[in-house]
Amino acid sequence: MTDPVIDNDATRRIIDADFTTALPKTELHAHLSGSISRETLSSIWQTKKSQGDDGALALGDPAIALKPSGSFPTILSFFQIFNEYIYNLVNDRESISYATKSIAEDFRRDGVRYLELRTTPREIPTAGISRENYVQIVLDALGQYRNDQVQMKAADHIGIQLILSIDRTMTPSQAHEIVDIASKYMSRSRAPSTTIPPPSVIALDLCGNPTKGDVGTFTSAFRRAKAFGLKLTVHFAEVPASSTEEELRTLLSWRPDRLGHAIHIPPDLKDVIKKQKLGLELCLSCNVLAEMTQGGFKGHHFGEWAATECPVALSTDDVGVFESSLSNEYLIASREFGLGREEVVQLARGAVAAAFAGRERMERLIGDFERVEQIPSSL
Ligand SMILES: CNc1ncnc2c1ncn2[C@@H]1O[C@H](COP(=O)(O)O)[C@@H](O)[C@H]1O
Repeated sequence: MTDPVIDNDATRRIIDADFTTALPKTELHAHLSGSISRETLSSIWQTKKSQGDDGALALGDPAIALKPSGSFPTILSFFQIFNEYIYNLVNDRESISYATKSIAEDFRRDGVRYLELRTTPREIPTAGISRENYVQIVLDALGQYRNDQVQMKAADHIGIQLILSIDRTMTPSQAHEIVDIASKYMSRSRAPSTTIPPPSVIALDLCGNPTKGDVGTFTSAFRRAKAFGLKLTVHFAEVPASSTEEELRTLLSWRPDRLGHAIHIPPDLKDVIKKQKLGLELCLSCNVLAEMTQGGFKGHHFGEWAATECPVALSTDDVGVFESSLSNEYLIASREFGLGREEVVQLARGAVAAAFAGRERMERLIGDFERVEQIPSSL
């Protein structure tokens, strides 16, 4: 856990984990399978083991099979975690549903009040699950979680919407299939809701191993998604190999609403992004621990973008892998970039501005900020 920071204003108010946890937060870049905690993976493994599941037994206990705390994958070894372990363990209705609800609860407990969770619709023939079934299972789990919250009338509830990811290794026809599913499960209601809005698909994402695939093959799928009214976010300039002028111009030609990571951007394209005031999903711990950026936290490009008019949403990316919660990311930002309390609150407000839900849907969260801003130094 990151050390507390003393705000350098006259009141020297402490910015600690209590404060950043209490801060109503918006998480906009979290991959479902990467957000499953080790405890949840262990519990799924134990259940499968007790049912005599040979596949789970062969995988081994996640507490041992996945690297112990404190040791992190680099961007090059990272994708194996999913292909070789998590996708082989979380591979049926029960485990997908349980993992989804556990993630929702983990974010809620960390003080996240609005979450745009993203996931790649997976076909799992061994469990008779099609890509569309996968999306139904996740939406059903989120819907049940939401209904439980409504019933409990929890004050610190979380609203969750879903983003569907297209993986860079997919074929164009698989990408179009995901666009069809996204369009089928998107909400067409613009009405503001006084309770927690039911989950629906809100946007499309492009993700996956950035050293693979040709983004140009997805242009027609992303254009069609935009025409359906889906919002777009793309993983952008994650590694030098995926940061060619050609690739980045292709991605920008889709008119994305937000960019994820946004690391290796040439100066002329930075100007385009600033002019369009695109929302940026920036992941401090993921980028530093996976060695995607240089110069530690202080060298992270967050410092550069926070000074622009682009709304910045600090995000966790894969909290199950990097083990830094969103409240800890705010604490790191405060410590490494010298942010006082007001600036930390402003940062959290900026993330609201980048959300796809729209201002009316985010009203409640904005009200929460007003309450936090009125708290002088009691926390
Ligand atoms: C460095 N950060 C990243 N860059 C690119 N893609 C990433 C990622 N972190 C996760 N994913 C993508 O999300 C999938 C896991 O969640 P879902 O199965 O979709 O829920 C990974 O397989 C990868 O394709």
